[in-house]
Amino acid sequence: MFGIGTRDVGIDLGTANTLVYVKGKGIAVREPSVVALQTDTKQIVAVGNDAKNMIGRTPGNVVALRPMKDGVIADYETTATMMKYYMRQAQNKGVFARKPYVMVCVPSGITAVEERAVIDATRQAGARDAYTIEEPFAAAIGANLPVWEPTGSMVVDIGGGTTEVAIISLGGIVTSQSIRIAGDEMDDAIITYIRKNYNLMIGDRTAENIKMEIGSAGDTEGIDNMEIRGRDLLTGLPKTIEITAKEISNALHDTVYAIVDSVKNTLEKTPPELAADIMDRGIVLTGGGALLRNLDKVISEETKMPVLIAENPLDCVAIGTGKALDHIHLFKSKARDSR
Ligand SMILES: Nc1ncnc2c1ncn2[C@@H]1O[C@H](COP(=O)(O)OP(=O)(O)OP(=O)(O)O)[C@@H](O)[C@H]1O
Repeated sequence: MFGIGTRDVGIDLGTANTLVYVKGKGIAVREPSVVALQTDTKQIVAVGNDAKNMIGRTPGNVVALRPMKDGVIADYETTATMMKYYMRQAQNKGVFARKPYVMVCVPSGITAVEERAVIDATRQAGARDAYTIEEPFAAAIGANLPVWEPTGSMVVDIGGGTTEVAIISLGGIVTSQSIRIAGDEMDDAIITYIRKNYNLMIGDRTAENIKMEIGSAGDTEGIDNMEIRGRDLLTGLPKTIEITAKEISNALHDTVYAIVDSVKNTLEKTPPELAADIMDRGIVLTGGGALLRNLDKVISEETKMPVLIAENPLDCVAIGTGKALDHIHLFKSKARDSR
């Protein structure tokens, strides 16, 4: 209807990862949202995985940074450059014949100014035109929930910067909550715990590895201890310590319960008919944070509702953003209204 071909793209512009979904092809790019720049000239040194490997390891004249924070653009120019790079990468795979229409996901709690910045950065990155879709709505489409039907679906998308909780019915978000607490906050909690209890300074990458390897939202039975390396704050020298999964689970407690509270608060605001639908179908978890061990069990115990982890939780938002291109007229009118 609006000249949409098979080459339009959906972008999951995430705090931790950026994914580009090419219509008719699927996910063409899946890279960390990290850019390494020369500090003086601002010239790009590396993008994505290569840049992520540089975090905490750059010389003085290079900085590896994450241009997105808490789900929104923290560094406009770098975000636009990163998007351009990834859109070109998708292009190199032989997919665009003309400038694409681009659908980008945004957190549901975003301000109008923050949303404008995403649209402008996407246009600057080479989009013919840009539209936004709320992240939990995209996650629900990507998780194959019946979002267009008159039945309640509940999705909890736990990313790097934000956790988005939403109840969806008839193509709209009935009620939602977006908190700026998610995977990054878990990493920070691990860093703080190890610094306070062992006087050991560890980097973001190490904290994330600990979370993925031995992190758990609850029960830690059967999870091995882990040796970690950092810098002793007293001697200034490198040091190795061994930590238990129980310690990490304790360190993650507050973050996990902030997410649980957000799920409970949203459920409390859910109309009873929709709550009954969700009781039948279950709460669906998406985003990388959904992979934290036992998080599904803890949410289920606390809410007394069935909880399921979506298939490929890290891809749901990108897939949903791409699939939403089929309904671009709905987003187009919304974009026009907001101008
Ligand atoms: N196995 C795992 N266990 C725990 N956390 C994980 C695991 N795998 C990935 N994560 C976490 O998931 C987060 C990234 O998820 P995702 O890619 O969905 O976020 P994003 O879309 O970039 O962020 P946002 O939606 O907040 O903008 C990171 O914090 C990462 O550490």
